[in-house]
Amino acid sequence: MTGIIEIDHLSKQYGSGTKALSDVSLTINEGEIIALLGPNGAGKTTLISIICGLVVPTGGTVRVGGHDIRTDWRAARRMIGLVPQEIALEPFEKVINSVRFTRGLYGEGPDDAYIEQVLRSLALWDKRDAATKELSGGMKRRVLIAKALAHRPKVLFLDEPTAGVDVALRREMWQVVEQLRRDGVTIILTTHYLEEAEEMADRVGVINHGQLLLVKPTAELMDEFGKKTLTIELDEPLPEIPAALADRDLSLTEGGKALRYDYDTRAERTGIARLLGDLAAHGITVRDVSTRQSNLEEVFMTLVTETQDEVTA
Ligand SMILES: Nc1ncnc2c1ncn2[C@@H]1O[C@H](COP(=O)(O)OP(=O)(O)OP(=O)(O)O)[C@@H](O)[C@H]1O
Repeated sequence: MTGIIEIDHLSKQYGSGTKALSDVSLTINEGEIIALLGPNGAGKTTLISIICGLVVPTGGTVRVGGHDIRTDWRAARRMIGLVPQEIALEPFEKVINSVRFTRGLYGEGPDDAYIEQVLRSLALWDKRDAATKELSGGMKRRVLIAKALAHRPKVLFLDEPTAGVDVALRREMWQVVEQLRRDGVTIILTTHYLEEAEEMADRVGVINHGQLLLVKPTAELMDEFGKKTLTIELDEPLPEIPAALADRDLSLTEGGKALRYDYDTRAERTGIARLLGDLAAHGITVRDVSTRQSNLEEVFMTLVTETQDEVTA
């Protein structure tokens, strides 16, 4: 199956000598949402910038909708919308004019019916005559999306759409992305938040040091790595785990003062209730409990270690 984006053996070495991408190959299917995860400097922005024609690769090819981004760049660019990380809007410009203007930049004729549709779908129609400086942070981000959609692209890049925004705004952005998915737009987003990838993406690609370490359906990645840890602080330290609880995935920590229980958040039964009941039945009294979910950093470290193991095996 051919994808809407086909990245083939892509490499980029900047003039400074930095190797930002090494031999990256990836096919992105029409209508899917793919999240690119990776720490700072991993190469995510470089990858997006190459596909969008802003950075020239040193090796490999990219095709968007079958159009080579270098030899057929005009057609390739037309299929793409980019929502940058930084909010850069002309403060006194009216929302609707700012979107019309971007459409014009792509050489597209006026189409106010389509622009109305975009503004309505992003809940910006009521604000169409407001100056962008009067808008909230969330609305400004939505204006950036409206501008990126102004020329009816089939593919939308969202570069860290929720970096530095509060939880409410993050949820609002997720809803906007969900709406775009329903409209059939293919979305590539970069993020540092595993939760964001889990919420929105069909597939996740992990990048580190310019290499695409893996690409997996999100559900699979979460099954493998989305573990949660329950720490049970005990009233009295335990010398060892009681034999009756030996079959549980338990370990003693903090010199016996706490029990650690790793469980899968997706499992139908986490076993927590049964575990707490069994502890009580064995006369083990609990002082406090706390939970912690593995974050991207830990998932990422697991992946990096595994990949290195595979290379050296
Ligand atoms: N214009 C440039 N000139 C030289 N080196 C660059 C340039 N742009 C990026 N780099 C380097 O390339 C590497 C990859 O950077 P890139 O911005 O693609 O990473 P990123 O994954 O997007 O990071 P972040 O999460 O911080 O946005 C880094 O080492 C960076 O310093």
